Amino acid sequence: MSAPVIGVLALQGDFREHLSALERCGTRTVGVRRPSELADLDGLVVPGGESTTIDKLLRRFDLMAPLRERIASGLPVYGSCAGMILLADRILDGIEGQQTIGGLDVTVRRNAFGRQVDSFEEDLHAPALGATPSDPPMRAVFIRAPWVETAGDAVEVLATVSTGPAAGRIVAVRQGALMATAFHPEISGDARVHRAFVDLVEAHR
Ligand SMILES: NC(=O)CC[C@H](N)C(=O)O
Repeated sequence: MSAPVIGVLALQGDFREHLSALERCGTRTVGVRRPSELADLDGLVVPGGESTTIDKLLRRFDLMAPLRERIASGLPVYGSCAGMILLADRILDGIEGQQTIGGLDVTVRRNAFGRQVDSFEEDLHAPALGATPSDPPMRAVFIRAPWVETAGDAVEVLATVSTGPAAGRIVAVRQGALMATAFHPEISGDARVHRAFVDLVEAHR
């Protein structure tokens, strides 16, 4: 079978880094800005950036409704940081009127780690993301990151914060064909999260 085609929502945020990370995994990639560009995708990445801005642009470019339809019919989607917020069914600390694409049965808190810590790094063990205790831990970069405050029964927790005041907080999840991380693997250069997503895409083709 030919390599899967994975789109990256390219309205705002660090979509270029995701395109490069996916190309390094051997997939074909497309920057998605129009509804017609959703048609031939085997998977989609919603990048980090600003969830409030991406929400507005999704609605302005008539992408919100078609995206919800594709997700409902099983399109694999990976959301990182703002992308995690956009995949959540419910958000806390959103702005007035903020909408999400939804699909993941989670409540996500925006900017959850507090104002003092805009950005930090942490080593995670996440066997489902290819970081087992015998592998090198996964270096996770958090930038004004959300966390998953509560998750429904169908949601599999892939990683939690292990130390500090946020210890135990959920920062990576999967439910069916949807997966999300509060951190940015496209920045740390660790290919394991993108590989796990490509595997998920392959499993749904
Ligand atoms: N790095 C990020 O994607 C930050 C997310 C941002 N705080 C938001 O609410 O969208």
